[in-house]
Amino acid sequence: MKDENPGSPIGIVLLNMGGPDSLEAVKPFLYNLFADRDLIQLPLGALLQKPFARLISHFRAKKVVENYRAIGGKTPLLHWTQRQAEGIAARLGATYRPYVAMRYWHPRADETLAQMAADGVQRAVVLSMYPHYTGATTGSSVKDFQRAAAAKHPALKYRVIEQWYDWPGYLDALAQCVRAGLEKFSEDLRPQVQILFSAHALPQKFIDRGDPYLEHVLDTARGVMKRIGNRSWRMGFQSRSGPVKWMEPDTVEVIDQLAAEGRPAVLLVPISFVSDHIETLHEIDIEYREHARAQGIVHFERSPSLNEQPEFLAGMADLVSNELENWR
Ligand SMILES: C=CC1=C(C)c2cc3[nH]c(cc4nc(cc5[nH]c(cc1n2)c(C)c5CCC(=O)O)C(CCC(=O)O)=C4C)c(C)c3C=C
Ligand SMILES: [Fe+2]
Ligand SMILES: [Fe+2]
Repeated sequence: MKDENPGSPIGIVLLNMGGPDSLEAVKPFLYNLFADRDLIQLPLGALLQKPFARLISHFRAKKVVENYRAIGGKTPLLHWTQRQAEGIAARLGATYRPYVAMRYWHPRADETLAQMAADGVQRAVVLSMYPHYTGATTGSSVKDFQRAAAAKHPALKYRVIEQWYDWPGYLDALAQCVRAGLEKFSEDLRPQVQILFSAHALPQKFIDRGDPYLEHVLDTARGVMKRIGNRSWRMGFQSRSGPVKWMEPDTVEVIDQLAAEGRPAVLLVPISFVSDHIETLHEIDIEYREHARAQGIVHFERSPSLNEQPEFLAGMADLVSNELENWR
């Protein structure tokens, strides 16, 4: 990148979904999420999206608040995303400043961009923390960032990294998580452990319209398994949340199939999340674990999330360096 302002800090901005930082925040967070037509198009068109979002968030909050209570009253997503931003910026050098912009809860892109302007940041690399591209996540977050940049910091020059599902540093780091997961099983059981990758589901219409999410997710799984070696694996899609046709198979159905096949041990590997949040800590660790045990899978474990794993942060710093090289 041409250094027009030597000495001015360069921003490293991580984009993610965000989540409630208190139980009171659950409902307004859900409202922001359901009001986003890039993520979900509620019936009867754009005009009624917000009234519907208010209604759905009201009812969904009653149930979901208990899930957040069970994991400590808030999501750890912001903590981990901040640690990731700091870890990546620190590996790049003193000129780089870490920032986080969340799509549906604080710090929102507007706040982050106002802060970057106040800090004198003139240039930035913006990194979506979703490795696999869909308009529902990265597409929506990037649009939101662009809108906020135009409003709060129009002079900012930035480049966006939208997908990195096959980045070697990511695959190496994820393979290390799988190895750590396998070590949770006793040595005699380990050869029989069935690996089950679980990605977040999308409504099938996103795939039908051409989003590459499914290809990306499958490429990631293949890249990880190349590193792990000869072992059978399956793929499921978790966290369906509305009455539309979702990607298949549902992770729960795959767990049921594995139980029916008499598999005694399953390692679930969350593949589309790069840190712990409600869907690893509650959905997998509590709901799926209970379900698997009830189906007869006595040994059910989850591989650790990437969080601030040093190999992952080094791999992400390389990804950003690569982008900076291309910019130059
Ligand atoms: C790859 C990651 C994610 C995809 C793809 C995704 C799609 C998607 N999500 C919903 C609805 C909800 N998502 C919720 C929370 C949430 N989702 C992700 C990631 C992906 N979502 C994250 C990181 C979070 C935040 C979790 C936290 O710890 O707070 C929620 C709120 C929680 C709940 O009510 O269960 C909803 C609702 C849809 C409809 C969708 C695809 C279009
Ligand atoms: Fe989601
Ligand atoms: Fe979800």
